[in-house]
Amino acid sequence: MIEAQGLTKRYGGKTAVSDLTFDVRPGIVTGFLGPNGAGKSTTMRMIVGLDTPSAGTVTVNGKPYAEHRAPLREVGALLEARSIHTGRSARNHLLALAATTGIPVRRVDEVLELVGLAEVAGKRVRGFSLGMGQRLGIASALLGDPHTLVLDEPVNGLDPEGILWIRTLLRSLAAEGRTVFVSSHLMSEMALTAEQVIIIGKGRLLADVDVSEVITGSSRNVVKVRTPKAAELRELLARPAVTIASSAADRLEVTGLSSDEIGTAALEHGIPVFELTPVLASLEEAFMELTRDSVEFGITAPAMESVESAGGQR
Ligand SMILES: Nc1ncnc2c1ncn2[C@@H]1O[C@H](COP(=O)(O)OP(=O)(O)OP(=O)(O)O)[C@@H](O)[C@H]1O
Repeated sequence: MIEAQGLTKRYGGKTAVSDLTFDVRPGIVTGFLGPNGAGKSTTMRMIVGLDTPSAGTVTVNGKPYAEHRAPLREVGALLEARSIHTGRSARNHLLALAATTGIPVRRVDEVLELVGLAEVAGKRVRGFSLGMGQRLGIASALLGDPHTLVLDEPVNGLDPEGILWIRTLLRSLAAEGRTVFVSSHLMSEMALTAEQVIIIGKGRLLADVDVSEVITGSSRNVVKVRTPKAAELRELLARPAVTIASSAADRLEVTGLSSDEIGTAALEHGIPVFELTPVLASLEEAFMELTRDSVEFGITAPAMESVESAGGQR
């Protein structure tokens, strides 16, 4: 469990992180979203004691990181791993790290296998691609078999296969009961990986929500229906909270009713249905709606768009 209370970081006159309060729970993947410069890395550095808060606190399993007796075994972190430039081999890099923390050699080989670097373990890290470097960074984070993982943009530089691999890895680590906190500037990626997302913008908390609840609760969810009696079904389903559009004579797009409700109503009136497809809103659509309607979060759709438009390459 990671607990931030009023966490604030100022650099001179600039406030990079402003009064953040959130919990990151064990057993699930929690995404940390925000555009470039939102304060994600600064927050993560404070979690692992690399930066000191100007105000507020952040603890891992009840204590500040530095107060843990064996921090590497408590928290594994990947922060700007791209900066590993060394003449050492991947295995030697991990062996050196393991030696300083009393981690057995066997664990080094285990993590090399786990991240898919076993075959290149003897190669110099200097020649590694960005993706291989990321894998090595993740291996370092996992070395102490920590209960808590803090990973800053781990999919950066990975190809589609690597992205799928990390998504599966993070979910399985969380399923083992670990706390997994992972930052990204890509909302679409977090929709597939995280169960909870904490969104920040300009250092401030914008939202802290359950991904599936946000999506299933969205009124942008549509059920696509194909029926030869579209006009009849349309009349049957019409009511104030239901919106029905039609893109062809035999098609309806229904908002405000579930596929179960539509299917049952059609059956009761002997209307044949050839297709009934619920189409869930994307996470960004659901968030746009959530934030537009919510004064509490205090942001508007353009602010959320900037979260997504900051996507693509860094
Ligand atoms: N050491 C520092 N000195 C001064 N300003 C800093 C320092 N570190 C970060 N900042 C500023 O704090 C703000 C937040 O930066 P941070 O790197 O935490 O954002 P981020 O959300 O992680 O973005 P990115 O995805 O680009 O890394 C930025 O405006 C950045 O310029």
